[in-house]
Amino acid sequence: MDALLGLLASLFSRLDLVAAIEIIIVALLIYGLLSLLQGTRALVLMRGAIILIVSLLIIVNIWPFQVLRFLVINSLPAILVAIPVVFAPEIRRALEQIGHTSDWFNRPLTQRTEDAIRIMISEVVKTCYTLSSQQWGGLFVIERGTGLQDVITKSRGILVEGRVSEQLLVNIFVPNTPLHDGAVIIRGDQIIAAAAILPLTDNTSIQQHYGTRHRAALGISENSDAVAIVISEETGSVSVAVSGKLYSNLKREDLTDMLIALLVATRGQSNKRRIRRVSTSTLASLTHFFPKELTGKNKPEAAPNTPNGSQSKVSSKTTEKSG
Ligand SMILES: Nc1ncnc2c1ncn2[C@@H]1O[C@H](COP(=O)(O)OP(=O)(O)OP(=O)(O)O)[C@@H](O)[C@H]1O
Repeated sequence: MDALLGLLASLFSRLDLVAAIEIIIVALLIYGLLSLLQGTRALVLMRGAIILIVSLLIIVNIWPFQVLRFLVINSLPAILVAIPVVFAPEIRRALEQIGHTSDWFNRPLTQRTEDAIRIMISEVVKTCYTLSSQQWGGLFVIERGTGLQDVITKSRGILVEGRVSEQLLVNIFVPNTPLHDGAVIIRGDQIIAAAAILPLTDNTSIQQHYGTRHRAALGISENSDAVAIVISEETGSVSVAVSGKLYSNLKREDLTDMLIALLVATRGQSNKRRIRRVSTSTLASLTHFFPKELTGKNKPEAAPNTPNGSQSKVSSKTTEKSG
């Protein structure tokens, strides 16, 4: 005990202003990193890696396992090299968050732009349920902070450049027409491209019955801060993928509320707090918009309270855990 107190006293005696500032910076960096990783697969991976490394370090310090000790000590630098590879999507998203590449969603929200976004949301929502009633598949990606030009260019998507309207969107997804395969990309209130091929998620924990359309929606939401909306050809269900999570079987009102929360409400905040994408904590505070989460952290099956105090209906089907 005395030794511990002595150690603490010597530590505090060495604490000057520079060290205090450094401690605050390091704490902020760790806090920022954990906030970015919150609710993502990377956090689970990081937790697993920390548990493994700490357990091994404890074992080699307690018992005289020479070979194991050699392996553990020498593999630590290799882990540092592996971090950028394992966490590539998260690092990319963090850097994009700092860079904020898109113009449209970075501008302060004027009344005119807000009205335009609300009209775009209303047209997209109408389209989703028209496609759903016909059981025509559809995939929309709404760009936010991260520019999606490289996705369009790489996949040779067809440039459209037309104002978002239900008629135009439905027309694109009429089965067996030239543009119906792939995704429509929306920037602001404009359709900028159709038939874009998106990166597929490599998340192996999503339900087996989800095919490439849903995997593509998840993929783009993992690689950017875009919001992807999928209409299933098989079931007519409408789902949203955002920040690597898929929310399925959305009703019309849920979808509208969710899109307003993601595209309008957070921009309102961004004027004050310079937040340009929905952070995981914001998503958590919006759980009443998200009836059924299929990937990511398992949500309790109990219906969460809605803002007006009533209970929102939660599908009784099981939710699927991420790895
Ligand atoms: N990488 C991709 N990017 C964009 N769209 C894609 C991609 N891969 C597949 N698609 C679209 O998904 C369609 C195939 O859907 P598939 O049946 O595999 O998916 P699903 O998730 O089961 O959806 P559904 O419930 O509509 O059948 C393709 O015809 C194409 O339009």
